[in-house]
Amino acid sequence: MVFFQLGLRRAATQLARPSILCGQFLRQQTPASPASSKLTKLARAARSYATDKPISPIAELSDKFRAANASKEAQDIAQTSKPSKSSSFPEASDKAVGYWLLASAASVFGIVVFGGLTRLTESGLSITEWKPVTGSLPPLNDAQWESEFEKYRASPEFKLINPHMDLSDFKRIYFMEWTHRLWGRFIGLSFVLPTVYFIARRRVTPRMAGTLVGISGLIGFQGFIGWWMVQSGLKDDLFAPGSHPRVSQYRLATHLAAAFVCYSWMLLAGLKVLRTHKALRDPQAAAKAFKALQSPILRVLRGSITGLTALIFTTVLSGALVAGLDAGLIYNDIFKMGEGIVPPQSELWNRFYCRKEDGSDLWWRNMLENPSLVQLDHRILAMTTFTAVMALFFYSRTARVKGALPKDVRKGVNGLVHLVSLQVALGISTLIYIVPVPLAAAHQAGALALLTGVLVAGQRLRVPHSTMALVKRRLQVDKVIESGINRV
Ligand code: HEM
Repeated sequence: MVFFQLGLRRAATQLARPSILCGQFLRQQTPASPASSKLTKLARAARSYATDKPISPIAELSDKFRAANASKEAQDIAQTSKPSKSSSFPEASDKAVGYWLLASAASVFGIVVFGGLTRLTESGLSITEWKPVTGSLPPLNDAQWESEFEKYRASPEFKLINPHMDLSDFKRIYFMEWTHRLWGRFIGLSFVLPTVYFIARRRVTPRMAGTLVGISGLIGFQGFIGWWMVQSGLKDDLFAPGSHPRVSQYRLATHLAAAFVCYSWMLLAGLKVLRTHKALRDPQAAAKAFKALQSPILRVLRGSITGLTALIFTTVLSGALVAGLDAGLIYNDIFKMGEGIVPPQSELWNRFYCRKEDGSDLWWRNMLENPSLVQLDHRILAMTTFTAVMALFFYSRTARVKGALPKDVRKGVNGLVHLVSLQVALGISTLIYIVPVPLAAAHQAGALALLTGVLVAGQRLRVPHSTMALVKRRLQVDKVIESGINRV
């Protein structure tokens, strides 16, 4: 009895909230008391509650107790145990938050592909102003259309590339860019408003609240980067003879990189929430799975996947430079670039791209601004990515690693092999068919799919500390409740 009481007192101070209630309530009852059947009911309710819902606010738990016809004392305890407002964040974010984050990531995936289409159809410079609020509406009458067209007619792109464009063609490219911007606004609102709601209603952990605020900030910043990019395609110096009016490849790459980061952040945060819920549904299985993941045999694989993620991201950035410089329109053979496997040295390291007299910026200017070398870089990075994925696959099949590898990680690595093969095939097709819109858009979507694959595989190999701590606590709670029931 003494041991039982001591155990419960400790549990009451250390364990999760359900056990605080249950432990205190059990302590106030004697096993032989007439309330014992209620007690059993109550304990079962608490345990099933702890299994169905991860860790919940005390107020909700008290409802459950009431529903289970708990005694007046239990309700009193529940009332007095209500956490203070500042500490009322739950220990696991609501499942709905996880689904909403994944839906937001899907929306970002969509806008990235649509943004690629906007660029490929040369529609991105059709709206020459940035009006974050009033720009939500397209021109509504002939006079407004004429005014918008007038502004476009003053732009370098119209003067140098599209001087024969009429109003109906203009409307087509205008609607592409307008839809892209409207979709951006939608992503912003459909993220920021639920963020405010979820934080105000304490449906997320404090850490997740920080993540949501961070992503909201990044979405706003992305709008700004988008406009900064468009501005670079409207500059007056692009009127110069021989210049090609298009946005800066650096700004295009920044815009694409920010979108990829935003997507990755949403995806990982959403997966984490759902994974925590899954683990808490069956804490024993989760504890076993987490232990398997801590095997030292998996350390190299984990590090390799992190490295591979960085490599894929770098390949993506180099692809954005290819797109930004229209470098896919030259050297359209797959095994050769001109006469040889690579173009001549004099073409790759050309002083034409230097801005310094002494040529000290020769190498990096050519790497980032010379279309021939930029395409060669992308080819090299793409083949390195492909080789790295294949190497990872074969490494994961070695007898030592295979035995320690959880099934879902194995599937993740298999998936990566398919995704990278598809992406290379799409890249080659885009190149040899000289960048047709559908193939180039599919190649961009493929890059995001490949990034998704590596992020998911990496996530399956890691165990978030917070989830592990919750699982441990849940197991302790179950133990205490179990022993309480056994005592009764
Ligand atoms: C293995 C991984 C690869 C990744 C992750 C990747 C990624 C990308 C990305 C993100 C873009 C920019 C798309 C845009 O902004 O519209 C791009 C463009 C491009 N990539 Fe790749 N790529 C890969 C492989 C290849 C291969 C093997 C080739 C051909 C040899 C290739 C050829 C191209 C071309 C020609 C473009 C320019 C398309 C355009 O102008 O829209 N890529 N790549």
